[in-house]
Amino acid sequence: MHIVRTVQAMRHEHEQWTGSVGFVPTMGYLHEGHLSLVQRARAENKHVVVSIFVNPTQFGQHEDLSSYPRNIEHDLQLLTALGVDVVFLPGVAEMYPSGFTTYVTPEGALVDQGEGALRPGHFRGVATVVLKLFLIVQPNKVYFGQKDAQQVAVINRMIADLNLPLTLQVLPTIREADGLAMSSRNSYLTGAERACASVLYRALKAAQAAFENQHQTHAQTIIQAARDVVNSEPGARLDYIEIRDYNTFLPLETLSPPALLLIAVRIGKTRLIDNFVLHADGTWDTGKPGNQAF
Ligand SMILES: Nc1ncnc2c1ncn2[C@@H]1O[C@H](COP(=O)(O)OP(=O)(O)OP(=O)(O)O)[C@@H](O)[C@H]1O
Ligand SMILES: CC(C)(CO)[C@@H](O)C(=O)[O-]
Ligand code: BAL
Repeated sequence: MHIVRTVQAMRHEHEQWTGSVGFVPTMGYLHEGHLSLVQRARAENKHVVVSIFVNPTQFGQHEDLSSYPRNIEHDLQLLTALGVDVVFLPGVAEMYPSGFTTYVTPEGALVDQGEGALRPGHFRGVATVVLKLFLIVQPNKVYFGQKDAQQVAVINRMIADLNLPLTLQVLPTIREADGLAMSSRNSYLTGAERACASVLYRALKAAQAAFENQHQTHAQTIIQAARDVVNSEPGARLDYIEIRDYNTFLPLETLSPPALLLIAVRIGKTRLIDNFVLHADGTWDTGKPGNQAF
């Protein structure tokens, strides 16, 4: 496995290759969610690149850029074991050299709501770094997790809008034994907070049950079922629970597929997000268990 730190060296790797290139962008501190993306990329491509870069431009001024968890040595061990060809590990100055001026700014309903509303500028930072990474790595297929549903929608749109010559694969959310979506930020949780953190999954389950078992379609009634679960956890503070159209991201008054149930909750100082997908054919994507079944 080659560890590459410059754009020029990454381009040089690419020049040696024939056959498809699969690419998994990450911010490191890898867990089974990331590894599921890498495994799929490995199965589907001749060459696999994983990037590890904690991108400063997607963090707000008062967010957790400086405390974001990092463990490069462990990440590299995991990626070696999975047969990754290249880890792209740039420094901040390599990605944003002095004088950097040009950003990709998604606009409209896709970014005005949800994470975009609560984290102003976040998707500008994500779109900018992701486009740069795509241009540096030149992949044929890119792999993202459904856990970050709005990110997936923004990148899907950017690929279409800018005619990027690559295919996006979105893979299910990998979950802990109690349903908590795996996330690097779970490492911030204290023992008591971790016990409470399954509340996101439990709330989504309650919303799904209101739709499936009680045949509720009124979005606010379904949302209330989820809200009740969050309100019953004294340690959890709700940022939002929303029901949105899967493609446009516009809020739905009546739940009908294809749709997303989206949730964001604060537990202590940690902010966690999660979602379920209701596909056009009426099936749900509620994620998958990691090594421990739940
Ligand atoms: N539980 C998960 N299942 C599947 N994919 C995931 C999961 N968690 C993250 N990913 C995906 O891995 C890629 C890299 O994400 P990132 O490095 O930000 O990890 P993260 O665990 O989501 O971190 P954070 O705590 O910042 O949300 C993204 O495409 C993301 O959607
Ligand atoms: C896509 C990404 C690597 C861009 O920094 C990040 O937002 C993430 O890890 O989901
Ligand atoms: N996984 C999304 C990256 C972020 O929260 O900044």
